[in-house]
Amino acid sequence: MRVCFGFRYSNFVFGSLTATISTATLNAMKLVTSTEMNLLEKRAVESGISLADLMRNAGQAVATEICGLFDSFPGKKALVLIGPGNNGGDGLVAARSLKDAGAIISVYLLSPRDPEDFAYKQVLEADINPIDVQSDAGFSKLRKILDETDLVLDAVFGTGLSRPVTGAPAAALALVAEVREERPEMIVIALDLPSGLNPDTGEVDDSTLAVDYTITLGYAKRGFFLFPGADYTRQILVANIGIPEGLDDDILSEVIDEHDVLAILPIRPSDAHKGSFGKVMVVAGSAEFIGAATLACQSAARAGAGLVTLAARRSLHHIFAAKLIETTHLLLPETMHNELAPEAAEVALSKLTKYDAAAVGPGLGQAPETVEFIHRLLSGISENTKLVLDADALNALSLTPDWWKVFDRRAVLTPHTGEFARLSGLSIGEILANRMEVCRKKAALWGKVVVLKGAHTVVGSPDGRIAVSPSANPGLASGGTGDVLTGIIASLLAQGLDEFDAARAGVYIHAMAGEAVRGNIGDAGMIASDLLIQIPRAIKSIKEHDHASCH
Ligand SMILES: NC(=O)C1=CN([C@@H]2O[C@H](COP(=O)(O)OP(=O)(O)OC[C@H]3O[C@@H](n4cnc5c(N)ncnc54)[C@H](O)[C@@H]3O)[C@@H](O)[C@H]2O)C(O)CC1
Ligand SMILES: [K+]
Repeated sequence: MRVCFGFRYSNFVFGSLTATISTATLNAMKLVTSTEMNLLEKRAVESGISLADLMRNAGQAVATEICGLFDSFPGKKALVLIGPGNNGGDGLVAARSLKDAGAIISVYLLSPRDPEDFAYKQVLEADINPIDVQSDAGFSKLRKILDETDLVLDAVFGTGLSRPVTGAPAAALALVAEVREERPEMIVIALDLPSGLNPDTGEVDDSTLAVDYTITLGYAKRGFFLFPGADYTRQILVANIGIPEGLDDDILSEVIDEHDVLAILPIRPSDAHKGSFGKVMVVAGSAEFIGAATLACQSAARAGAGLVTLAARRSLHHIFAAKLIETTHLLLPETMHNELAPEAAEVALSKLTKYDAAAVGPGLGQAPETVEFIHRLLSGISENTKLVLDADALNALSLTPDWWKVFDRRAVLTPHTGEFARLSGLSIGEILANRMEVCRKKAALWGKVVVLKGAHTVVGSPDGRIAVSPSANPGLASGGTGDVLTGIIASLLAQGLDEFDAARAGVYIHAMAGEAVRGNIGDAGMIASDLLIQIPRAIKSIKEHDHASCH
């Protein structure tokens, strides 16, 4: 069975509008490193499956996925590039299976292989004569095949790459890239991963091909969601290679998918009243940042909260009241200089006991009085009120050394890379070099759910889990989209979700809303308020998800 996970109102699933991830196993949304993949392989072998069986399954599954890409496969011309290791072995099995399915196959050996190897023998038994770049006519034959082939399967290197790609493999991959420019109709498919892509870091070799499809084995690899690798995998298919269920229980990384989100979304009874869906207080806004507060309030309401209250400076009330008609308002006292008065914290705290969740930070500004207000608010807030902190609340926290020891309660933090750098003391470069691992470690150290925003947002939990957004949407890189995310997460917290569930469901819904806008208007010119009406639509779409509609 092939199950598709995706957003219904565009063909987006993972990565971009044209990217899709499909999976043949229901546990395949886990994300692995190469070490974890090797461990799973070892466990599978210990449970009684031989390596040869896994390779056989892998090659056959890849061939099945490839056949499924074409309306009619028999007669198609396929070129399989074979490297020195097990990735090449999988490629040999796939070549044989593709031939059995009616393809006209060329197999190109870029490194010597053992002719006694079972996979090699399978190929010979099917009367396929591998062309050996070392002893045959080198690249002139390859060029000729490339001029005619319908598809190229890259089985040169997989998870075992250990150094830069040079020599014949590099030259062959470069030739494929060159011919593809001339023949865009030629489909390029990566077996397990595009050769040269680092499955752990997303780094790529100069020779790595940006393929049309990546048919990956057993599990998606972390590097598919880290840049630059994320730009090379395109449509990702996860092939079932027969790793028994239950061996991956300790794999703690996942791609957020619709099934998870559906399972955690709050149920909405028909006899509900506004108290049923929770109350959110948004503590936000300043004269400079009016929009941040309004976006957070509106998105909290659009994500289903029963009541949203904006706590903001008294002198801004007339503006907020005009912009937010469904929201109620708590007017906070100001200093003589029109800054938020620190004692406004006590005003907010006295009302907060009636709220299920609070979102603190969007657009508050960083005046010293505001920083003191934030510190007083955060130190007085009850554990019964769930909390999401964004923007200036994070900036205020960062001013206290070892802030997590002082602010030691549960909360969701939603930093972008710059805010994360301030909170952690790491450089932007250190964060970008390994966003998933950095997020996991800091979530554990800080004891918070951390949403590290960016292309493929990462959500880290203090217990070591990480959940990665399937979406990388440049349209969302504009002012105010983060305030919308904060409002959604606060809303889900108020509706009863725990911090990790609210954060990963919020990130997914926000991503869907962004993809819907991108589907309508493209990825330039999207503004944060475009997302608002798409939030309930995204939730509706998740609830209506019907697997049968995918394939
Ligand atoms: N993990 C599983 O459950 C399964 C994985 N399969 C496939 O196995 C590959 C990984 O295989 P491995 O042999 O470890 O690695 P590679 O095929 O990537 O190649 C390693 C091979 O190449 C040499 N090498 C490394 N870097 C270079 C380089 N830059 N230039 C030249 N040579 C290089 C290295 O010394 C080795 O000899 C995985 O991706 C899956 O496709 C399965 O078969 C099924 C189970
Ligand atoms: K490969």
